[in-house]
Amino acid sequence: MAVSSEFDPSLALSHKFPDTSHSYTERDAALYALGVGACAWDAVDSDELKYVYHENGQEFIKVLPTFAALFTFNSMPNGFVIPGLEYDPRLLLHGQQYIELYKPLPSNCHVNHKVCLAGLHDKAKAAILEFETKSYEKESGDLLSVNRTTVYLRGAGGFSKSSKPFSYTNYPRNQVPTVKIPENKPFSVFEDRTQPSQALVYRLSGDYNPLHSDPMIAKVAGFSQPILHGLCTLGFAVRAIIKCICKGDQDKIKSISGRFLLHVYPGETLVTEMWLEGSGVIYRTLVKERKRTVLSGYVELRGLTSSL
Ligand SMILES: CCCCCCC[C@@H](O)CC(=O)SCCNC(=O)CCNC(=O)[C@H](O)C(C)(C)COP(=O)(O)OP(=O)(O)OC[C@H]1O[C@@H](n2cnc3c(N)ncnc32)[C@H](O)[C@@H]1OP(=O)(O)O
Repeated sequence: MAVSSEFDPSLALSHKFPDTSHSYTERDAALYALGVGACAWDAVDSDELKYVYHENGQEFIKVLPTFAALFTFNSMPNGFVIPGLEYDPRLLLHGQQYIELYKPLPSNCHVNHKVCLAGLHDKAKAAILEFETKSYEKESGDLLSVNRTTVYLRGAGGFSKSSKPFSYTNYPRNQVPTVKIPENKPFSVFEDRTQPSQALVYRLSGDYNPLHSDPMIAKVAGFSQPILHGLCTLGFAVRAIIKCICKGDQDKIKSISGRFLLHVYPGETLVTEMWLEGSGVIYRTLVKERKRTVLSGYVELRGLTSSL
């Protein structure tokens, strides 16, 4: 049954989200790492064992930087429910993600979050929501990460009479600029196969959207079968960058941006191509079987030159 959308932009943009907090443990970080494909193929001597196991007497496991993207979910325990925005949640797609990392993520942490709806845009055939989540380590008060999450609501546009976007004027737009893919050969290419069960494992990290698990919902949303979470694909891409460019040092990642260009089906092979650019890496991820680009973006690194 179709669900109609109804928007009151002023009401939505003036909504104040309550501050929230949550705790995570090593178990959450390890489950997340498995959800984005760590240790899938060469677990025994993999440099990724540190994400799931305390190896070599190391006291704590290491946490993948993309784990911070989950803080958007953790900061909104009621989901994307906002006064003034009624839409069909089955048609929601993740459009973009931008993550800034201020310090390595602890393996256990109590995190305080501040979240706001930072932007609302009318694209006629769709509405775009932009959320900003700032997350702080409770113990030290230190800022851990800033996430900017773009949600693409198909069929929910046309709520505005003006072409001017409804958004806060102080919101830094274009945090996720569409990257220009260089024409020369990539510096590095990494291929990784997702498992048919990938989305079912990934969802246990907190995104229980049935688009990724329920065949009927997937059909209503226009897909032949449940699709992979966008953030799972992003996790695979950033793991590729950590392996190929950062020599396995996840703490070199300073910021991550990505635009989801096309859906991925669990079980498909992801090929991530990387080009060095400025202080970071331009990347794009393709599905090998369909030869289609599904994600592209830029990852800013700490100390790129010294690592190569
Ligand atoms: C942690 C918090 C998580 C947040 C919630 C996420 C919950 C998850 O469970 C949901 C998911 O993971 S869904 C899976 C991942 N996402 C996808 O698979 C989407 C892939 N992308 C698409 O299908 C198309 O790009 C599509 C459909 C998105 C757009 O394609 P078109 O309709 O053809 O758009 P187009 O005509 O090219 O452009 C229209 C205007 O929209 C802008 N735009 C396009 N793609 C965008 C994208 N990916 N993100 C943001 N904006 C986007 C265009 O710029 C254009 O605007 P303008 O006219 O102003 O240029």
